[in-house]
Amino acid sequence: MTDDVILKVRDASVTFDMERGESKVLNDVSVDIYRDEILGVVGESGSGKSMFAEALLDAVVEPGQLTGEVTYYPRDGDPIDVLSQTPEELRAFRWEEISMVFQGAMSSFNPTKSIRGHFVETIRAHGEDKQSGMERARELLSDLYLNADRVLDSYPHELSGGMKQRTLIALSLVLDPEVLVMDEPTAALDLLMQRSILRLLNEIQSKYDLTIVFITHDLPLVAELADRLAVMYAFEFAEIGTTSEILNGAAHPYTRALLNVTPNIEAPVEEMQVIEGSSPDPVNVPAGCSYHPRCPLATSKCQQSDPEYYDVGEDHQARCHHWKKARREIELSQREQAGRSR
Ligand SMILES: Nc1ncnc2c1ncn2[C@@H]1O[C@H](COP(=O)(O)OP(=O)(O)OP(=O)(O)O)[C@@H](O)[C@H]1O
Repeated sequence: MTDDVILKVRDASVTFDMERGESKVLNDVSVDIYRDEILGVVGESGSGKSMFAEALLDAVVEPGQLTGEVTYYPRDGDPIDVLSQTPEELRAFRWEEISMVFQGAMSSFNPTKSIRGHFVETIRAHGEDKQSGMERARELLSDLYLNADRVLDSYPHELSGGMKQRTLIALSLVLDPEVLVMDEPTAALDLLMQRSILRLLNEIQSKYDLTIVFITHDLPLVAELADRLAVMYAFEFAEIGTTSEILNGAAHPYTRALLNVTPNIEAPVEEMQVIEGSSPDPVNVPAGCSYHPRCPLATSKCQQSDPEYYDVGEDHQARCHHWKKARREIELSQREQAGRSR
C-alpha cells in the first residue's frame, strides 16, 4: 500500500483500576493508519473497539488511563504528539484535524436547538468565519443528499434517523478535518439506510480526501466500504490486512470464525457471540494467545506464548502461531465477494 501515514499508534493501552484488579481494555495496540484510506475496525462487543477509537483523539474518559504514543502527521507542518497536547490544543485538534462520531451520538443533539444552531455553535466555538462555515455546512448537507435549507431550519426531532445520522456526519466535517472516526455509526439504522450511508461515506471520502476509521461489530457491512480491516480480539488486533486479503485469505482462526458467522453479505446480520465460548474478561485475559480457549487449533504453544504478528501476505499480518493450518483446516463458507475496489 502506501507509506503515507497519517496516524501512527504505538503501544496504546487503556487501563481501569477495578476492585477485582487492573482491567486492561486496550492492550499495547500498534498500527499505522494511511492517509485517505478507509480502515474498518471489527470485533465482538466489549473487545475494545471504542477504546481504540477514543485513544486516537485522546478522548478516553476518566478513570480510564491511556498510555502509549499517538502521532498525527498533518498534510503540511510538523507531526503532532496527540497525547501531550494541552486541553486547549486538544479541543481544536478534535474537530479541525480528527473528528469523531461517537456511539449513540444521534441522541447528543440538543432538542431545543435548531440544526442551524448546532452548526453555528460549532463554527463559532472554533473561531471560524460564520458565513464560510455555513456555506460549507450547506455543501456537506447536499453532498449527503439532504435539502440543506430545510434541514438547517429543523429541530432534531423533526428529522428521521437516517437524516439525523447524515446531519451528524455533515456536522462532524464542518471544520474540514482530515480524519473521521466513526464508532458504530449505523447501528441504529435499518439495513437499507446503513447501505446508503456507506455509499455516501464513500463519495464524501473521495471528494474531501478523508481518512476514515469505521468501527463496527458488522464485518460484512464494513467490508463493503473499507480498504483495510483490523480485527480486534481481547483488546488487541488479532489480524490486519487489506479487505480482499482478509476476505479471501484470513489467517487468524478468530477472523475465519467471524467470517463464517456472517457468511454472506446478504444474510441477516447475526450476533457474533455465536462463536463458541465467550470473550475474555479484561481483568483475566488468558495467558499465551488470548483466543486459545476458544480456538479449535490451540496447542500447548498457544497456552504458553503470546504470538507476535506473523507476515501472512502482502500488507497482511496475523497473530497466530498456526496461521497456515488455520487457512488449511478452517474452511470458509461460501461468501459473495465483497470489498472495495479503488
Ligand atoms: N468506565 C469503565 N470502567 C471499566 N471498564 C470499562 C469502562 N468503560 C469500558 N470498559 C470496559 O472496556 C472494555 C472495552 O470496551 P469498549 O467499549 O471499547 O468495547 P467495544 O468493542 O467498543 O464494545 P461495543 O461494541 O459493545 O461498544 C469492555 O470490557 C468494557 O466493559
